[in-house]
Amino acid sequence: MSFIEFKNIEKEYKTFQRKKGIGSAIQSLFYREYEIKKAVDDISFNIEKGELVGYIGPNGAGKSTTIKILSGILLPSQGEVNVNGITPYKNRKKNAMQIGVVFGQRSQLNWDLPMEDTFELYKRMYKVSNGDYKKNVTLFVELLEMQDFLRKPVRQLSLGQKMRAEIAISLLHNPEILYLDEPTIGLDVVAKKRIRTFIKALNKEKDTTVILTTHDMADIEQICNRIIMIDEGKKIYDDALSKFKDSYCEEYVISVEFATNVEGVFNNRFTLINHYGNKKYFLFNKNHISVKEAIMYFSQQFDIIDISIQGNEIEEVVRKIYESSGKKNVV
Ligand SMILES: Nc1ncnc2c1ncn2[C@@H]1O[C@H](COP(=O)(O)OP(=O)(O)OP(=O)(O)O)[C@@H](O)[C@H]1O
Repeated sequence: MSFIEFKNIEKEYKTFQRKKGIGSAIQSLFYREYEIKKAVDDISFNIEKGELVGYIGPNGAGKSTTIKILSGILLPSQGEVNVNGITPYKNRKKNAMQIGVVFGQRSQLNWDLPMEDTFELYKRMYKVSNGDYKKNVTLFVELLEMQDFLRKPVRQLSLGQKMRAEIAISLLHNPEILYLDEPTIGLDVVAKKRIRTFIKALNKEKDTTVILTTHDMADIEQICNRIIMIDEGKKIYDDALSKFKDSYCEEYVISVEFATNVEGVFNNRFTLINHYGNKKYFLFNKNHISVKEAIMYFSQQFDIIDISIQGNEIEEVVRKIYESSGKKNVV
């Protein structure tokens, strides 16, 4: 049995359709028309303890609905869900003790209280032992660099400080699973990096299983080791991030700054795609030529000043997969 099992899950929302006009309003008292929206459509996956999973998809794909089913907030219309031996919607309290949830756009903090007091409040709510409490607060304050704002009311914190506070509080009771919904949204580069580094460190230190939904592909690249992609409620990709990169990120760009203006014929395994002055950009396929070979070729054949290599942006690849998912040739 896997740590998390999500088996043939479907979730339908029934929404009341009200037409315009007073006549329709009166009619709706006796007869109502409903529209059924299938937000999750037969999705299955297993997740093992300690995995770092990126759960991605365009707006409205069904990500939040999945997280809500996993966290016990929503009941699936069909299928079976099991999280560490618990059916979340049947055992909400027990499930709440084993999960931490952070929704980037919704806060679980009291805006008038400083974090110092909020920690105390959550300690009581989750019945955290004195030992765990001290250990965790010390660890999170240090890793998330919270010393400077522990005594300020939450309302006075910056967006990045608030997010660090949200993450710390969601982890106070030592949950085995952390659900993160857009944890870096709206943050600057430094704040994003701090959070990504923390999540990796947490996973290493406590083997916390992380399921992360985000629109920021750098989050996925820097945190996750597996990627599950969904679209219109259906799973369209599920594999290790390294495999994903191997399969889809085959092309590299090598930029070479030559000491002089080099013209003419280059090895035909490199395609010249752009040039500015003495700097030229070539595309090559890593299945045909290794990165080492590419660097050797240019550095040995030419007088060069600088050389660098960039992989295909994962964001670009993801976009291509979604574009082609309509043609069902992705998985
Ligand atoms: N309570 C609800 N009632 C009716 N429809 C809903 C409800 N919640 C979500 N939906 C619909 O279900 C679909 C999936 O929504 P969901 O919020 O799970 O998507 P998402 O992938 O999290 O999107 P986003 O990235 O925009 O947050 C959408 O079409 C949405 O409009």
